[in-house]
Amino acid sequence: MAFLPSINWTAKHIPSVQELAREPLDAVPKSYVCKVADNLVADRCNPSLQVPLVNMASPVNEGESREEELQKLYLACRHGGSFQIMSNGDYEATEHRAVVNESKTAMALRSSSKAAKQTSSVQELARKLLDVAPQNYIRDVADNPVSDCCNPSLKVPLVNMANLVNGGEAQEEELHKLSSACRDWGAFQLINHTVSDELVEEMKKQTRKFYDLPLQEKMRYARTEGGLEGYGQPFENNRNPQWSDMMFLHALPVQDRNLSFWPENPQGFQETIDSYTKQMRKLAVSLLGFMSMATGLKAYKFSEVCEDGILHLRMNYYPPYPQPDQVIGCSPHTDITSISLLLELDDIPGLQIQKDGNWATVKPVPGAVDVIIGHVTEIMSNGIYKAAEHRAVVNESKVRISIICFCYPEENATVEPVQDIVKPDCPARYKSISQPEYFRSYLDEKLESKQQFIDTLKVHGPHGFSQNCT
Ligand SMILES: O=C(O)CCC(=O)C(=O)O
Ligand SMILES: [Fe+2]
Repeated sequence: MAFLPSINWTAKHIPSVQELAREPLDAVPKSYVCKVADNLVADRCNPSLQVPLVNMASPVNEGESREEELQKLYLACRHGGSFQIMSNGDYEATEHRAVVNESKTAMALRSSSKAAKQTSSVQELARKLLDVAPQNYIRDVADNPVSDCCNPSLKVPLVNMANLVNGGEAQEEELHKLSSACRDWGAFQLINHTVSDELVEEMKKQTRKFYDLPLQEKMRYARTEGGLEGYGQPFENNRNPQWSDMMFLHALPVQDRNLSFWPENPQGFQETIDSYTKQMRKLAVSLLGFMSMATGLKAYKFSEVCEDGILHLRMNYYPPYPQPDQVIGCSPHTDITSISLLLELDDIPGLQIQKDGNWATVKPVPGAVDVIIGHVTEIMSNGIYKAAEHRAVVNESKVRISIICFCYPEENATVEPVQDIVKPDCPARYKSISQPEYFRSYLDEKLESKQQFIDTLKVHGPHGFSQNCT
C-alpha cells in the first residue's frame, strides 16, 4: 500500500541475524566483522578466572551460612556488580560482552528492572488483581475523583444535528442551544449525527475485539521509544499514571499514516478505521460550520480550515478497579483540538466535564457522539467558546472503552482568532500561530503548574486578556 514506510535493508540493517546465519554464507556482511584490534580471540581469556557463584538460598534462609554467603555477594558486587551509582561507587558496574560459538546457538533473555516501573498493559495488570493497584497509581485523597464528584443535577446539553441540518425555525432554536452549549460548557452530546449506525457499530465491535487479543498480539503495535503512535499507556505528565491503555494513530490526512501501527487483527479493522475516521472528519467539518453560524458569523469560518484537516484516533481501554475513587482513568485536561468526537462503547459512564467548579458526569446516550471543544476553537472564536476541562473515571466492576477522533485544522492553516470576530472594540485575545508550529510548541512547552498550553498563546497587550468580547 502507498503509505507503508519504506525500509531500506542494507548490509547494516539485517532483519534477522538468525535468518542470515541459516544461509550458506562464505562470510558475514562486512559490517559485522570486528576490527583486528577488537578481536575477541586475541584478547581471550584467562581460564583461571571464575565468575563468583552465589547461592540465593543461603542469604534468604536465616542461619549460619548466611553471613558467609552475604560476604561472597558483597565481594562479587564490589568487583564486577551493578548499582554503581546507588552504592556511591562502592559497587562497580561490570563491562561485559558475549562471544559467538562456532557451531552452536545460544539464547538469553534479558530482563531489565526498568520494565517493572512502567507496565506494558494496565489491562493485564488489572487482570492479575491484586487487592490494590501498585502504589504509584493511587491518588492523594485531595484528588479523589469520587469525593470531589459530582453534581447530579448538572446535565451536559444535548444538541440535535437533524434540526441544524434541516433549516427553518427548528434550526434557529437549535443554533441557540448549540451556542449556549459551546459558551457555557465547551461540550455537548450530539444526536442524529450523520455517521451511519452500521459503521459506528463496526468500529465499536472491532475495537473491543482488538483489546480482547492476547497481549503479545497487541504488542506487535507497541509504541516505540520517543514515538507517539501505537499501543501503550497514556503520555504521562501527571503525578500518577492513569489506569488505562490506549491505541493512538495518525489517521488523516492519509499520507500521515504509518500502517505498521494499524492492527491487521481483527480482520478488516484497518478498513473500518479508514472509513470511520473519514466519516468523522466530515461530521467535524459540518458541525464546526454550525458552530461558526451559532456565533453569528455568516461564513463557515471554523470549518473551512478543517476540510482537509488532521485527525488523530485514540482508543482508550479502562479496566475496572474495585476502589474506583483511588485511581484515575484519564486525568483532568483540555484537548488541543478544534473539536474531539468521542464514542462510548457501552452504557458505562466515565467521562466528566468541569462546569463552574463541579464535575458533571456525561451519561451515555445511545447513538450519541460526545463533542468536546478544544483550544483551536477557543482561539478561533477569540474566547467566545471555551475548551472544556474533562477527565475520565474508572468503573468498579466493568471495563470501559472510548474511541476519540481528535480533529485539527489542516497542516498549512493558521490558528488565530477569525477576522470577522476581531473588531476594534474586541481585539485579538490570542496570538496567531501556524498549525505545525502550534503542535511543535505544544510538545515543547514546559508548563508551570496550573498553567495550560493555551495560556501561552494569550495576548496580554494594552487591551489585556480580560476584555469581554461576547
Ligand atoms: O475516555 C474518555 O472519556 C476521555 C478521554 C479523553 O479525554 C482523551 O483521551 O483525551
Ligand atoms: Fe480529552
